[in-house]
Amino acid sequence: MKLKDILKNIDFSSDKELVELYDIEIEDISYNSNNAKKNYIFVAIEGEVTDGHKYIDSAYENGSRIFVLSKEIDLPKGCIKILVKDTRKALSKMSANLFNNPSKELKIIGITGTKGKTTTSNYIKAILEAGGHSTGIIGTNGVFYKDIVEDTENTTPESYETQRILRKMLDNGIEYVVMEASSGGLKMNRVEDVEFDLGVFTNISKDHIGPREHPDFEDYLNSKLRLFKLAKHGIVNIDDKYGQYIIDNATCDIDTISIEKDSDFKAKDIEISKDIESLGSNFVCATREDEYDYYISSPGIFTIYNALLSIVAVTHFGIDYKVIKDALKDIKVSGRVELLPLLDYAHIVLDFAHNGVSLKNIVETLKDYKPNRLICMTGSVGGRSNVRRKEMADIAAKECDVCILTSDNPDFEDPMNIINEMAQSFEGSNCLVIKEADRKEAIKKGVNMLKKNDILLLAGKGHETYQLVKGEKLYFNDKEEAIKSVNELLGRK
Ligand SMILES: CC(=O)N[C@H]1[C@@H](OP(=O)(O)OP(=O)(O)OC[C@H]2O[C@@H](n3ccc(=O)[nH]c3=O)[C@H](O)[C@@H]2O)O[C@H](CO)[C@@H](O)[C@@H]1O[C@H](C)C(=O)N[C@@H](C)C(=O)N[C@H](CCC(=O)O)C(=O)O
Ligand SMILES: Nc1ncnc2c1ncn2[C@@H]1O[C@H](COP(=O)(O)OP(=O)(O)OP(=O)(O)O)[C@@H](O)[C@H]1O
Repeated sequence: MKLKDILKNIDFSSDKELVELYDIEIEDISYNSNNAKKNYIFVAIEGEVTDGHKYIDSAYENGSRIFVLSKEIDLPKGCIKILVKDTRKALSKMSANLFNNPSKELKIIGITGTKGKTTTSNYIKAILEAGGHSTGIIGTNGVFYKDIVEDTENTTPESYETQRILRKMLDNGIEYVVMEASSGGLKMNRVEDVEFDLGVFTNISKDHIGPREHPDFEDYLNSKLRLFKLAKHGIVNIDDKYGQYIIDNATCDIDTISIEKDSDFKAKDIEISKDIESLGSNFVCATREDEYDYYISSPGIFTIYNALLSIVAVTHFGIDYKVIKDALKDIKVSGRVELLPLLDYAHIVLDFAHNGVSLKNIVETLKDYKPNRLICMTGSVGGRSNVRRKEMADIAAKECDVCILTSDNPDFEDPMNIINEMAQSFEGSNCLVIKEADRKEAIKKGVNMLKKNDILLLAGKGHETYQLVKGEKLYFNDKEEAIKSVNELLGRK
C-alpha cells in the first residue's frame, strides 16, 4: 500500500516534502522493533513499561526507514520522520487504513463492563449463529471464528492486531463480530477506529485500579464510557449504579435493560431452578409493548442480566424471538458456572470469579441451592492492588463454610504472602480456613473433604489453563485436576 493511503486522515508533520513521501510502497506496520523490517513503518509507542522511542535504533537495524514518532528525535540519515501528537491514535488509524477499514463491512458489537463481557459475548455469538449468521469473537478467551482459534495477549488486542483480525474475519466470510472492549483497550485507543454498530454496558465495580491500569475509578468509568461515543447504538444495564451516567454522557441512542428499575427490556417472573443439576432460570422479558418468556441454562441473577443484554443485542439485528428462545435454553460458556458431573453425592462447580463482585455473585447463587456445606477454593493474583484479595477473602469468610486459600497467578509475589493476607479476613468468622499454596493439592483437599450434598466451588481460573509464576505461564487446568482427584478418590485410573 502507498504511504499516502496509510496516512489518510492523520494529522502529521514531516521533515520531507509530502510529494516525496506519498508514493513510497509500504509492506506493513510494526509497533515493536523486534518485528520491524525493510519497507515497514515503525510506530514508537510511549508505553507503561518503556518508551518505544528508545527502540528506533533497533527498528533501524532491522531495516525500517520510516518512523512515526511523537517526539522530536534525530533519525539516522536517509530516514523519514513522521511526527504526530499521539502515536497510539496514529497506529489505530494507520492500521485501519492498511487493512481497508474492515469494520465498515462487518456488524460489530462491543461489550464493556467489569463482569459479564465474555459470557454475554458467547451468548450473542450462539444466538446469532443459531439465526444463521457467521459470527466471530474477540475476547479474553482468544479469537474464534469458523474453526479458527487464535490466542491474544490482551482481552482487547492492540489496534493493529484488532484491525488485522477483523480483516481476516471479513475475508473468511464472517458477518458479525462480538468484541470485548476492555477499559484498558478503550483507554489505549485499541478500538478507536472500529465502527461499532452496538455498544453494550454490563456493569461496573471497582477493579483494574492500580499501577499500570487506571489511576482512579473515574478514569476506569470514563474509559468504559468511550465505547458509547464510538458506537452507533447502545444497550445499558440501568440497574447498575453508573448506568445512568453512561446514558447521560453517551453520544448514541440507548436501549435500557433491568430487573429492578423501569426499562425498555425488563426481566420479571424470574424462577431460578431449585435443582442444582439443571442449573437454570426461567424469566419473562417485558418490552414496552409485549412479553416474551425464556429459559437460560445457567443460574444466578447475574446470568439474567447477561441474557437480557444478549436478547436486546440480537433483537436489534432482527433475530426472531423463537430463534433466541431456542438458542438461550442450551447455551453454556466454558468455565462460567460450569457444573462438573464427577460425583453422585456432591457437586463440583468451576467458575472464573476472580474479584469480589463475581465471587459474591457465584457464592450467593450456589447458596440458593442450599448445600450441606459450601466449600470454596480461591486465591488472588500477585503484584496487583491488595483491595481485590481482601474483598474476595471477606466474601468467602462471610458466606462459605470452608475456604481453601491457594495460589491464583502469584507471579513474582510469594503465594504464602497472598494467602496469609487473605487469611486475616477469617479471624472471628465461622468459616474454616485451610491454607494450601499448591493449587493441585488444594483441589485434592477440596474433593477429598466432600460429603453428601456439599458444593465445592473452584473459583478463579474457569477456562484458563495456566498458572502465572515468576513471569512464566505454567500449564495448569482446574478441570483436569478435579477429574484426577475424583478418580484417585474413587480408586479409578
Ligand atoms: C499496561 C498495559 O496495558 N500494557 C499494554 C501495552 O504495553 P505497554 O504500553 O506497557 O508497552 P511497553 O512494554 O511499555 O512497550 C512500549 C512500546 O515499546 C515497544 N517495544 C518494546 C520492547 C522492544 O524491545 N521493542 C519495542 O519496540 C513495544 O512494542 C511497545 O509498543 O501495550 C501492549 C500492546 O498492546 C499490551 O500487550 C500491554 O498489555 C499488558 C500485557 C497488560 O497486562 N495489559 C492489561 C492491563 C490490559 O490491557 N488488560 C485489559 C483487560 C483488563 C481491563 O478490563 O481493562 C485487556 O484488554 O487485556
Ligand atoms: N453480569 C455479571 N455480573 C456479575 N458477575 C458476573 C456477571 N457475569 C458473570 N459474572 C461472574 O464473573 C465471572 C467472569 O465472567 P465473564 O468472564 O463473563 O466476565 P468478564 O467481564 O469477561 O471478566 P474478565 O474481565 O475478568 O475477563 C463469571 O465466572 C461469574 O462468576
